[in-house]
Amino acid sequence: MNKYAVIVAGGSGTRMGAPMPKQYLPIGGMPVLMHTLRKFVRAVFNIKLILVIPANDFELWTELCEQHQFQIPHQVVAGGKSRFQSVKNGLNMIPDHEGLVAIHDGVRPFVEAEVIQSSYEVAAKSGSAIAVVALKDSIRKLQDDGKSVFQERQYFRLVQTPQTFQVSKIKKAFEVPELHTFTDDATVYEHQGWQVELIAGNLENIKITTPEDLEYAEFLLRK
Ligand SMILES: Nc1ccn([C@@H]2O[C@H](COP(=O)(O)OP(=O)(O)OP(=O)(O)O)[C@@H](O)[C@H]2O)c(=O)n1
Ligand SMILES: C[C@](O)(CO)[C@H](O)COP(=O)(O)O
Repeated sequence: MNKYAVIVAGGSGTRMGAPMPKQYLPIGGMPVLMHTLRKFVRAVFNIKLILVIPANDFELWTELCEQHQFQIPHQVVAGGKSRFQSVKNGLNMIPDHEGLVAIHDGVRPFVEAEVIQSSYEVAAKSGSAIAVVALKDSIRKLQDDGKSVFQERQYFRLVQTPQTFQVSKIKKAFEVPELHTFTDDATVYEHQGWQVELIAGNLENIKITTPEDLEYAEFLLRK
């Protein structure tokens, strides 16, 4: 069964506020995105990688690949205005309706090989596999009246990527018009009335979003 990964890096990284989108910033001397692609190619034999980046960045990416002698084979496709559109563009590059596809944020370079592998195994059986982690802190819900209420944290999970699916099902799910409630691929999938399957993610699989995350990423890499 073919295994694909759509690595989405079509964003502009506004919250990072760096001179270039965060996916190209170096950690340990190499762009974040290259660490992420390397994780997938090392975790899964014969994986087919589809990289989604902004259309204007094709030249930059080619230059970075030359500069870092990055030779992992991958197909590059232009992103869209939203993450939903970028994922959809990536999925459109998959030539068949067979197989499995992991959708992963390019800015999550610390995903563990075991998480990637288990996501394909579970999605093969259940149709989907969504990486999540439990909360360590207490949690409260803010109300419109300005008050807050206690929530039982055992009922909550933080959602990460990879989010892995049977290709036929996720392609069908992405045929719908985009809704503001689609915060990730799991929400698009369950909009079809299908139940998502959760798997254990890894705590270090952070989404590099703000400058402090870059410092933490350097620390994780040195560890
Ligand atoms: N139009 C978009 C927007 C986001 N993404 C990707 O989705 C992932 C998660 O998004 P986020 O962390 O929000 O990235 P940005 O949109 O770049 O960041 P910001 O919201 O700070 O601008 C990132 O890998 C990002 O590149 C994408 O492929 N296409
Ligand atoms: C897909 C995601 O990383 C799961 O946690 C998250 O929903 C992306 O959110 P963002 O607002 O696009 O950063």
